Amino acid sequence: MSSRSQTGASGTPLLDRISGPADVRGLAAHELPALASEIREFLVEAVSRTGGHLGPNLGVVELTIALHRVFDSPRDRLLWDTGHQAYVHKLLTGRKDFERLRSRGGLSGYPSQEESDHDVIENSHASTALSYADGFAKAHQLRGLTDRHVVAIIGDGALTGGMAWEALNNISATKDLPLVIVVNDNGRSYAPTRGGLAEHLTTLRTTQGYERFLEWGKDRLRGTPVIGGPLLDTLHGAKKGLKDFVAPQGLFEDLGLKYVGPVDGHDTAQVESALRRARTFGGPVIVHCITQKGKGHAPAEQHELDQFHAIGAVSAKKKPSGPSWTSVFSEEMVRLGGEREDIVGITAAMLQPVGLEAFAKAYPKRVFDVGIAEQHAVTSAAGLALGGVHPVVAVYATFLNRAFDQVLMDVALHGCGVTFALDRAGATGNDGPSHNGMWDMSILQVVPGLRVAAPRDGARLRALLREAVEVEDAPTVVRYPKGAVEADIEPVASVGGLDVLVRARGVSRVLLVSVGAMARVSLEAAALLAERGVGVTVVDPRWVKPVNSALVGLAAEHELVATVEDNGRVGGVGSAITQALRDARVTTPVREFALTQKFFEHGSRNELLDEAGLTADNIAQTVHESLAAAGAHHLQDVS
Ligand SMILES: Cc1ncc(C[n+]2csc(CCOP(=O)(O)OP(=O)(O)O)c2C)c(N)n1
Ligand SMILES: CC(=O)[C@@H](O)[C@H](O)COP(=O)(O)O
Ligand SMILES: [Mg+2]
Repeated sequence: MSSRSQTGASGTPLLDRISGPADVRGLAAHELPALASEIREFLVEAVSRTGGHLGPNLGVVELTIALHRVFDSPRDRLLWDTGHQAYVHKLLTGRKDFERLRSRGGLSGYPSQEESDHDVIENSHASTALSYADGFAKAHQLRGLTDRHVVAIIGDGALTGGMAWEALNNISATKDLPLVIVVNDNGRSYAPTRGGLAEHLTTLRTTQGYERFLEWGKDRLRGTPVIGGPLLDTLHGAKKGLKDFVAPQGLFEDLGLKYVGPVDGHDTAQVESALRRARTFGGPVIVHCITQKGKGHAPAEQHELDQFHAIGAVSAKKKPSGPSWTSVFSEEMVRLGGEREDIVGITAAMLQPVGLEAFAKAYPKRVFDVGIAEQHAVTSAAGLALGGVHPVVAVYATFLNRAFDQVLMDVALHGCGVTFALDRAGATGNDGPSHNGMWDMSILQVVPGLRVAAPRDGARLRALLREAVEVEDAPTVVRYPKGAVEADIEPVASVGGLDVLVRARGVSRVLLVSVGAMARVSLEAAALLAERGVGVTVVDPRWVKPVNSALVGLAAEHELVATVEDNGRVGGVGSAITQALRDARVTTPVREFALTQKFFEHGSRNELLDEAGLTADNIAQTVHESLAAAGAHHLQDVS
């Protein structure tokens, strides 16, 4: 009997009948509540086992059913912003095997063009859907495909991202752009969404009570044309007036966007009716749906922190959860905050995931949650630094990509003392290609003055964070991976600021430069080479940018340099060391071990490291072969 995470069990008779959107449209309206509860039951069982974004998907069950009943995907394009809430969309478009969700060979946790032509946006970086939709709608117009609809579904959190407003600025300027924007407003990212926009959505949301009042009026006055008509008009006028009153200026309507709502996002019929109205407008229109993250699953609904935004796999829960990199950062920040009142924290709507929650509890006035707005976070940090405080900007490594120019021009050009704590750096794995933190040590190489530290364990994370916040005339970066932190690896010596982790027994032929959390793998590789009689000295530079000049001297004394890093190969630390040796006319060959420069299919962190050859066996074998090849070459030279 297949597990419940594959429908077919008797528990999901309606869902079993659905192999695509046409089947969803074929259901009678009275069957839809039962379908919704089957979907919820399926998601709770499946995602609780595999891990994933349970809360966001429980919040869009009725919304997704309605979307697939009103629009004809894939002819009409449904564009999911961030895409973590597309599990229901997958279920309704014929993908029901959630057995290996987010695992290698299983369904991606985000839309995937390879999985289905119902899917478009694969990257899980927020606030992009409206821009895609703008482009799609313009293309349809240019190609005369005016009978095709483009529907963007964007959350209230993603709406706090600057790109969304760049898109709205353009969309609202094109009155005949055939585009439906569904705002999935559950009032939160992880935590409640902050900022003026969120307040505005709240005022719009409060008219929902009046929406119900209007509905009440309609129901009770139906069939009494005289009273019904003028009274309904009065009610409608009251509601309209009220919306103008409670939602002064009607932000969306002021932008020239038609607005439908707010509607109850858990009432399929109401959402369908709103979408059908919106579909006829022929121009850009907002459908504002009020939903609840975690809807229908009490533990999620009641989960104070994030309503089960992202939950771990049940298997992960069984393992004793030792300290994580994030928890080490969190504790050290609280200590630092007590020692220095100039230190402040900045998060982009991820206070708890990046480990600033404890700091916020201790120093509530010294943490700023800017919403999903990394570009603003970075330049605001520059302002804070210029204003005399020391900001620590805590983001996932992959999301800093979005704020590269702000790091370069707003922070580094002005020599601002801003520290960036990059969590989830390196291969994350299960969260898909756009969540790997594999670009930071490449793109940051080109930022003049910026310094990068890569701690190998908790002790080094604490020490390097302290060193970083001492720097007041340049940006500093401390980057570390997801998950459990390595046990401390103490150096056996220090040479010119380099930690020597192991010295070669006898002649040291290879200098192995270990970067950050790759220390364990590097030491294992050195041990394997020692068994083959090859002497290896392993050093950890701690600060990997700028390249430590002591490395150049050491390299000159070795036959081969190997660099091992959890970052993309192009432009990483290995490249920088290779360039430094060339600049110093040191001819020792360098073998760079790093993540292949590609978009990795989702899988576990270890699967990605293995796929990239970042394993002790492969490093040892490749180094041994390189030595042999160099030796043979050397022999050729002298013969
Ligand atoms: C650029 C970027 N920053 C941060 C994140 C992390 N993140 C993923 S989902 C999410 C919250 C999204 O909130 P919302 O758009 O309201 O969707 P909901 O989860 O509420 O359905 C965040 C901050 C991201 N995916 N992209
Ligand atoms: C969708 C998104 O970007 C976040 O929810 C992310 O998936 C969280 O990643 P972690 O689970 O590693 O915190
Ligand atoms: Mg939300």
